[in-house]
Amino acid sequence: MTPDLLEQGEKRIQARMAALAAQSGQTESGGRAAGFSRVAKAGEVDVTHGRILYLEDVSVSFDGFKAINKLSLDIAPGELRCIIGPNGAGKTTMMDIITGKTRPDSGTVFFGSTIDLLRFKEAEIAQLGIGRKFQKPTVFEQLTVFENLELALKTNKGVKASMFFKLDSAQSDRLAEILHTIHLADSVGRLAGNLSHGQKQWLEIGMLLMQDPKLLLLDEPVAGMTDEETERTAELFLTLKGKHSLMVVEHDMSFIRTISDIVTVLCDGSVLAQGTLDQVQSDERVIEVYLGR
Ligand SMILES: Nc1ncnc2c1ncn2[C@@H]1O[C@H](COP(=O)(O)OP(=O)(O)OP(=O)(O)O)[C@@H](O)[C@H]1O
Repeated sequence: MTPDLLEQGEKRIQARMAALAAQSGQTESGGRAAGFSRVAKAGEVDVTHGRILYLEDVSVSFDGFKAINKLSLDIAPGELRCIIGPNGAGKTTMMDIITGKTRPDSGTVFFGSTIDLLRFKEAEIAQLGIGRKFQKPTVFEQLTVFENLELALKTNKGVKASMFFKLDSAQSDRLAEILHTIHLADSVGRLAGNLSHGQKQWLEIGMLLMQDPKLLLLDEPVAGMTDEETERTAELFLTLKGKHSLMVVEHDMSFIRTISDIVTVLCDGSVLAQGTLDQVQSDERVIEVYLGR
C-alpha cells in the first residue's frame, strides 16, 4: 500500500471518529481511536478506498530460495481475480501468506485499509472473513450435504455449544439459498461420500459460504471436474462475484476465459503481467514462460 493511501485512509478514519464523537457528545479517549493495524470494528472491513486486499513488496525465502519476490498485488471488493502462472511460480505460497499459514520475511499484507493480516494467526484470519478452498475436496463423507453445511456454522463453537446448536430461521434461509447456489438443492439428504468429485467441490464451497466470507481464495477449483461440472462451476463463480471477492488460481484456460475480468500472471514469485486474458495471452513474456510450453 502506498504511504499516500495509508495517509488518506487514516485521515478518513480520524474524521469519522471525530464525527461520531461529536454526534454522541463524547471526546475521543486517549489512544483508543481505531488506527491502521487495528480492526476498526469487529466484522467490518474498510474498503472505502476501493481495495479489499493489498500486498506490497512481499518476499519469502525457503532455504535461501525466493519463492515470493517483492510481490505487489491488490484486489477490489467484489472482484473475481484469476491467477495463473507456471508450476513453482509462487501461487500457493501467496495464498499461504494471505491466510497466515506462511509468514513473509518482508512486505505488507492488508485486508481492507485497516487490517494488517500479518498481525493475525491463521484461525483469526479465517474469522476475519477470508475463506480458503484447497485443491482437494475436504467434506465429511459420512455426513449428509445438509449436515456438512450445518457443521460449517459450528466450527467456531465449543463442544457443548455445538451439541445443542440449532439453526435459527435466518441461518435456515441462508442454508437453503446456498444449497440452491451450489446446485445441490436436490441432494440435501445424500451422504457427501456419494457425491461426484465436482459436487464435493461445490459442497465445500457451500461450507465456506455458510461463514459468509468477504474474500474467498480458491486453488484449482475445477481440476478433475467433467466439462459439465466445470461449466456449472463457472456459473457458480459468476453468481458469487460481486457478493464476495474471489481469488481463483487455475490452469484451465477455457474456464478462466469464461469467468475472468483481470488475470494476473505470476512467475518467479512476482507479477509478470496483468490484464484481460487476451492481453496476457498475447504478452511475449507470458508466452515464453507459461503459455508456450
Ligand atoms: N515450505 C516450503 N519449503 C521449501 N520450498 C517451498 C515451500 N513451499 C514452497 N516452496 C517452493 O517455492 C516455490 C513456489 O511454490 P508454490 O507451491 O507456491 O508454487 P505454485 O505456483 O503454487 O506451483 P503449482 O502450480 O505447481 O502449484 C516452489 O519452487 C516450491 O518448491
